[in-house]
Amino acid sequence: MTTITGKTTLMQKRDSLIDSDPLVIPDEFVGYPLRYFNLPLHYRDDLQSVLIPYGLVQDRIEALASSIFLDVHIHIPEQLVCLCVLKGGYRFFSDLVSKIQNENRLQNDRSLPMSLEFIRCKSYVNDSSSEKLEIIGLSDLNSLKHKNLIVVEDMIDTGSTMVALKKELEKFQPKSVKICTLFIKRRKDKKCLLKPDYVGFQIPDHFVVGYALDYNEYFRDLEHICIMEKSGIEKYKIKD
Ligand SMILES: O=P(O)(O)OC[C@H]1O[C@H](OP(=O)(O)OP(=O)(O)O)[C@H](O)[C@@H]1O
Ligand code: HPA
Repeated sequence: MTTITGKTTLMQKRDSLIDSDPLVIPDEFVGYPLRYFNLPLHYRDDLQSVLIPYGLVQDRIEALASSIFLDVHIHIPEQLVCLCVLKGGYRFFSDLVSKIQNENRLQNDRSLPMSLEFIRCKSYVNDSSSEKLEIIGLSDLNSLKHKNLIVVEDMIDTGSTMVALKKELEKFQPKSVKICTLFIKRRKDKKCLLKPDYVGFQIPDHFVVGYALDYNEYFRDLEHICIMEKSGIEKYKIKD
């Protein structure tokens, strides 16, 4: 990439160095011991380790924001609709949008106008997907017609939420749909059902919590991405 004068600017050089492939956390990595972190007392006994510290999550989101900014600015000159998938996606969405806003402030020669939409998807009970996916807020999305859409999700695990949501969103006839997820899980039992466009981290097959990811509505108020202790899974289990 060069300027009119033929020189590569530092900004352009930085853009070309960012890897848009996920940061892969290997299966052998079992996380950092809890004693190195300042964790809320109310969850300490329920967690096994810190898989991804908050700071690393933030740095990776910054890189994702740059990739999105660069791609979308080149391929899609008009407004981008960013759709937040609640509840788990709320922190990622908020941080990602504010980092794209930073790009808008920092770059002199380009910018990316955005509008923000919200939807709620719920299917998990305990640590498994129930067959019943609830989608709330679809009726407010008529404005998607002919728009470029980016769906912002915290986690793609089996992939069934995103496959079902994408099918519903396509009924609104958007011009394009891209999927951005902070985490994709490398499941041992089956392959993921879809390939997202932007991924922060590819993680091993553990149920993780923190940074708005929950276990039966607990642990959203935890900063780091943590692996749960078996006793924690038992303690907050919904029994029928
Ligand atoms: O790929 P899948 O196996 O479908 O799992 C991913 C979905 O599970 C979580 O949602 P959840 O149902 O827990 O609702 P929440 O976002 O309110 O926590 C997560 O936020 C994704 O939407
Ligand atoms: O590992 C997970 N953690 C929290 N929520 C989830 N929803 C699917 N997988 C997960």
